[in-house]
Amino acid sequence: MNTATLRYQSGFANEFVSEALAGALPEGRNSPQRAPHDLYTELLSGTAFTAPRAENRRTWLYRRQPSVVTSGYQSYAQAWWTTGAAGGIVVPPDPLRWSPFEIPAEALDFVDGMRTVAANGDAHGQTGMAAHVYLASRSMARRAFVNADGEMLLVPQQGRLLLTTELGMLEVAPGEIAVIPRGMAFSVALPDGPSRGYVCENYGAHFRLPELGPIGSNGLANARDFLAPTAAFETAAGAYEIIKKFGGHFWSTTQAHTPFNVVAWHGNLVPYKYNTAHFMTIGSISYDHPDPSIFTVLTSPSDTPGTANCDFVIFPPRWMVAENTFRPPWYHRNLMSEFMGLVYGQYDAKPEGFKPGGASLHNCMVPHGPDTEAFEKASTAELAPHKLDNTLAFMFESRYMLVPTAYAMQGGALDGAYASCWQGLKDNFKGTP
Ligand SMILES: O=C(O)Cc1cc(O)ccc1O
Ligand SMILES: [Fe+2]
Repeated sequence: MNTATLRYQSGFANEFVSEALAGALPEGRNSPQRAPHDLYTELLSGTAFTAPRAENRRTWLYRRQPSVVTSGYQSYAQAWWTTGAAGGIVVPPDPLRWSPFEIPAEALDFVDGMRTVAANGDAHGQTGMAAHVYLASRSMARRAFVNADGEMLLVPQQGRLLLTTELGMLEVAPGEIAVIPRGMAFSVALPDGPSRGYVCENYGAHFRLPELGPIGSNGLANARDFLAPTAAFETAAGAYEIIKKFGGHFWSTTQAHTPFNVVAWHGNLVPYKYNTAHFMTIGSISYDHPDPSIFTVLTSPSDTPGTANCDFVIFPPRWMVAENTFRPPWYHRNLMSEFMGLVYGQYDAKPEGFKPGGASLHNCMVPHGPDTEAFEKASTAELAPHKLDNTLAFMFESRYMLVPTAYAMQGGALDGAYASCWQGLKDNFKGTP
């Protein structure tokens, strides 16, 4: 696999086709008596066989040895990566904010450097999600990770990620995101050294593009800007360690060969990446601040229409032009729980205290909104067209309350004075009773 020549296929959940060796894909059937080049045929199903066609995701793999050729699993220690609401400690009703999470001096890889900040739901029940940060400074070497508990949405904040997956390679830089399907082996290399980023581990229905309703047939994240890899396989001989997350527990095994041995594949269950710079942002061109659902990149629905298991929402650079309007977010309380991170720049509701690499959590019905400084500026500013530039914040928004972990509450990054950012909002009422 040569990173200088990475090639991608464009589209969202297409029936992609890719061969690293011409003629390796069977024609006219998925499972011939003997596959070309004597490869083994294997099906990876990301949805129930019987899921409706529009949601059904599966990929056919043609590989040198099938995934069953591995050995027994031993328990593996990764106590920082917890699962579901049960892995948290307590949900305080306060707004919570974290300073940038520090990358430890000890050289950890992507798996060992994962730290859960907050989670909800339950991997066994295939509901909910977790918000993690990875704090890593070592590439995974002959080591792959498989997550049976959910798909993983990666949001790099510092340093690129070079992802090797069963379907090929992806390079993902800050400003881009990637999604790895549940159950697919992958390995993470860090070409830029110490690296930090956010992860949404989605235990529920896989992410998809939101409906566009009256927006029409184009806009927000356009399908053609999603990139899937092309088939590639490793040729170096030697053992591989496989780390598996399975029902909230971590397991390790070794096998004599690489899991990245897929010579050809076809299907619509794929890892993919997306550059947020391609997002077609819609906003108010008259008055009032619209709901942030206009910034939804991907959504994982729950069983209740319109009430997501998890929405992935970005706040990209954009023009603010609304007239006679308080332009930043309003003060609000929300049924949905809002976990936010900042990739770079400043977020308009919190120009100072919310830093790149940090996070905030405004859980179900927790009041929040612009801090005192943002309020004062925005309520007196001249309302000329203004570009919010060089900024990328994002939100994992879930219908289920997010339970912070011991790492989040006691790990040193919690901003104990967060709520004081609103204490300057005095009673300015001028009326007389
Ligand atoms: O609270 C936040 O900062 C996120 C957010 C942004 C916005 O523009 C409107 C509502 C909302 O929850
Ligand atoms: Fe909010």
